[in-house]
Amino acid sequence: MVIGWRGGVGGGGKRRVRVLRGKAMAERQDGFCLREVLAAFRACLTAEQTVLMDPYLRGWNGLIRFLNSLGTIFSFVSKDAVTKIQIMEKYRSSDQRERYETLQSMVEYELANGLVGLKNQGECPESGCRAILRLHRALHWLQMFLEGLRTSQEDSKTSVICTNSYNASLANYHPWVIRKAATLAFRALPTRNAFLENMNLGTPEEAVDMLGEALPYVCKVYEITEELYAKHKMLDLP
Ligand SMILES: CCCCCCCC/C=C\CCCCCCCC(=O)N[C@@H](COP(=O)(O)O)[C@H](O)/C=C/CCCCCCCCCCCCC
Repeated sequence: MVIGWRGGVGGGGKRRVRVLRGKAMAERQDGFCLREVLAAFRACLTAEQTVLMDPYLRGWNGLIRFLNSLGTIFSFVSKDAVTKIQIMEKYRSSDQRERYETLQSMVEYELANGLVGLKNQGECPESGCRAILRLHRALHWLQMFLEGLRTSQEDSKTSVICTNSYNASLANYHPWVIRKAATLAFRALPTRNAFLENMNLGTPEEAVDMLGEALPYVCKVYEITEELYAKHKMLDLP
């Protein structure tokens, strides 16, 4: 799954990028480390090939912390993802928490009780299946983006890697206005090496090695979820 990133996002925004880079670096004092995020996705996987909800949400919360450190330009993205995460956290602290222990138990429970809103979002606006599907699609983008970063040349542009992975995944589900806002925001991303250093995994080379080890777990979580949703014909939930 190697994506191209030799395109080119228009110039400009250099000053903004420098500011963002400084800000992101400074904010790594917060103890963020991508290792913990990747470990959370690894911890999702059980021997029975189910996906545990709590580490899945922990992984997402870690990603949101990272995204927030890139600046307010990404607030509209993180707000939307946080809304979905909070729907799931609410279920995990409710009386029905056991039903939401794994993605599989959630799908079984919500389908059996008509809680999905298969035809109309308005029927079940807080459906767990729907919230997870949105995050699942974003995980596809993340997988491609991190793989793109990992396999790119030192002088590659993060914004281009990000745009290409977005266009090949999430963008297919977004209206024009969101696609436009997202691709404008990507222009503010720091350079590849600054981005890799910001993951707090050591040097860019060490970060690349770590990504190589850990990405298969993210991919596995993605594959199991994709199969589960395909089996129940839920990949296009409104
Ligand atoms: C340290 C690791 C390196 C990578 C760090 C990346 C951190 C990424 C964190 C979050 C990723 C984005 C999550 C986006 C979830 C979007 C869910 C979605 O598709 N929502 C749309 C549909 O929802 P409903 O209306 O059906 O409820 C919603 O319409 C869209 C909202 C706006 C967000 C769309 C922009 C997506 C851009 C994704 C790329 C993020 C760029 C990060 C740059 C590193």
